[in-house]
Amino acid sequence: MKICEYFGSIQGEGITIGIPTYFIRTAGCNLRCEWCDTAYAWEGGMETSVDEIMEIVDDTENVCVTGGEPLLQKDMPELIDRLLEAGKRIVIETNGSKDISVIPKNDNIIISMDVKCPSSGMSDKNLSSNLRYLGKKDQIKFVIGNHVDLNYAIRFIRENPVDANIIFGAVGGMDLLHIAEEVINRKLNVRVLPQLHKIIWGDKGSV
Ligand SMILES: C[S@@+](CC[C@H](N)C(=O)[O-])C[C@H]1O[C@@H](n2cnc3c(N)ncnc32)[C@H](O)[C@@H]1O
Ligand SMILES: Nc1nc2[nH]cc(C(=O)O)c2c(=O)[nH]1
Ligand code: SF4
Ligand SMILES: [Mg+2]
Repeated sequence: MKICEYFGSIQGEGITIGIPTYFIRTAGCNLRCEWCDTAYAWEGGMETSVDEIMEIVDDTENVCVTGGEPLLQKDMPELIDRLLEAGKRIVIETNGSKDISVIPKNDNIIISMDVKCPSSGMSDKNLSSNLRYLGKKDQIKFVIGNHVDLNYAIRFIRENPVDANIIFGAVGGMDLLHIAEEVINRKLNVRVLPQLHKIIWGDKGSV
């Protein structure tokens, strides 16, 4: 498996925000979101075996497997199994364009799937068949860059009722005012969240 980086941090996104978490960032992505803050993970990476990864992962209970796009890695199911065996609670970040049915149903796995809004330039890659595999422990993240994205996200959740948690965030992770006001005014069952790691450390990699 191609690994970009490992690091310990605070979970900056989604329903586990604020929890000390160990990150495994895979390398390689099949999308090119206009606003991606992790372009350094799009290519390259170090070929690493699952055994080697398990040696490197520290004893933090919470692990976030991300990328790049982790579901591109053919031995991802094996890594997930090994992390579960090691008693880890896992968040898997995936871009929604790859079939998530390969991820085992397990109370210790949160599937964190993006639905890409138009400003990403990748909204035609959203795999609608994925929605059926998301349960109430999972989350769908919409990264919103403008009014078009906000209307897209609101229409999407109205047309596709799901049990999963819905997160609205901003491109850049910080400027939530307009999103928050729309969510309040429209009484949406949505969580409005920043990228906490950018508030703590600024917009840089490996945190
Ligand atoms: C770097 S991606 C890696 C996982 C997967 N490729 C995906 O897109 O979900 C992890 C998360 O960071 C978010 N993200 C990337 N760039 C961002 C930005 N500039 N502002 C806000 N969120 C961003 C993505 O939307 C995704 O939820
Ligand atoms: N602290 C921190 N939390 C995160 N949650 C999801 C991330 C990602 O890049 O997938 C991320 C990240 O890059 N850093
Ligand atoms: S899918 Fe994720 S890693 Fe890939 S370009 Fe988009 S935000 Fe970046
Ligand atoms: Mg990140």
